[in-house]
Amino acid sequence: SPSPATKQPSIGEATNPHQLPPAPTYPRRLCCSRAMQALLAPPALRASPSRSPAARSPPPSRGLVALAAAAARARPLRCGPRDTVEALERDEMLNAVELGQWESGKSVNDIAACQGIRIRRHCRPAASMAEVEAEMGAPRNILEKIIWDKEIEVAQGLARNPLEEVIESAGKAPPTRDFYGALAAAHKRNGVPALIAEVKKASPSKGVLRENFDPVQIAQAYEKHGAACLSILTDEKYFQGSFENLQKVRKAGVKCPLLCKEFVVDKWQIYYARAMGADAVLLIAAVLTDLDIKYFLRICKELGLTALIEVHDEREMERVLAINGVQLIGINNRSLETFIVDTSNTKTLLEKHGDAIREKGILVVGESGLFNPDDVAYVQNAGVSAVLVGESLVKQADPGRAIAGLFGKELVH
Ligand SMILES: O=P(O)(O)OC[C@@H](O)[C@@H](O)c1c[nH]c2ccccc12
Repeated sequence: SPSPATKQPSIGEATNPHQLPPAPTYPRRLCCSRAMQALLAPPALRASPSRSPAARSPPPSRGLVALAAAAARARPLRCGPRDTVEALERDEMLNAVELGQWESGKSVNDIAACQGIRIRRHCRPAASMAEVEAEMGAPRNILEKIIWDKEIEVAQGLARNPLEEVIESAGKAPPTRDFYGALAAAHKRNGVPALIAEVKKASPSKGVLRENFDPVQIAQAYEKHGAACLSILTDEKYFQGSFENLQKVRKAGVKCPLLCKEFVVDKWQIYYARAMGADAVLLIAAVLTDLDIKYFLRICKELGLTALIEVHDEREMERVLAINGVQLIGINNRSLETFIVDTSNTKTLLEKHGDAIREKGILVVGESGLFNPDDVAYVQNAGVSAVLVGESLVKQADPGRAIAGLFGKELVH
């Protein structure tokens, strides 16, 4: 069979990625489709809540409007968990929902704001940052800045590697490895949270963490010393990572499943990650609307990728728990908006939502700011089954041996 095998039975049957919808049907890439382009008013207009209908961009055709209205009636915008996947089976429904939201006068940023998302999108991938800032003002925080750059970067990536080609190479990539299964098994085997060890050269909060940085050597050392999975940062501008690093680690024969640690704002990045050898991708709830998360989850499922959905606060946790098909939630102890690290964040969120999470069979990853066995024990007691650690490992002379120091014992495969 030409369809790529998947080792993730819990995600369901894999389908052939070639059957995926063609590019223009994607709702977020409003910028890509003609009909959607028409919906995109300049941000200045979209940002204004009290604009007159005439101030909006030209309306879509009557047929589309009727479709949108019908769809909006048929399915409320806030889909319940049960009907979400079903709704996502039909792409035209996604477009219709988005159109329905437009019909009620909402822009992409309005929709995000309704969900408590503070990060704005500029939706002007062809613009320069100076032009973006002239219209939207300066980014409000580092995460918003990263996302604004990412929107432009993705457009450049799309121009270099068109979506159809990337989908094709994702379809030809060797089968995914079971990221979720590897974490669950390692947790059981070692009696401590499974380790996702991060290949991280630098960060915007800490600067360069390691001067002599050899991603393959570090990845191999992590694997040798019992890491269950690896996380490879691919953002270049702020983390000095790259998709090339991901590909190199995969090609070097590392067996651990690999997480592509990227700021995903567009489905192109997900296909690209798979084409470069990823087994899992990160989706950040502080950046993505519910609809984005659902749609990206569906793409992940079709590619056999595991999605690690990252939350930082109560609201994000609630949003993510209302979405069907979530397997892995990461609780980030670091705010990507302020850089403040607080490990009690994991405890607080799990005290409130631990039962619901366990009921759904979701596995929780404690992320960031973990340095010693006490930190690991603290998040383990809070209820995590895995931890994601970068700085405290990469900063040490031998990042592989540092693992035993972090857990207070050797980990085994
Ligand atoms: O280096 P630390 O504090 O161990 O953190 C690792 C990881 O959690 C962190 O890099 C991270 C968590 N979520 C992210 C999202 C984007 C970039 C980076 C991250």
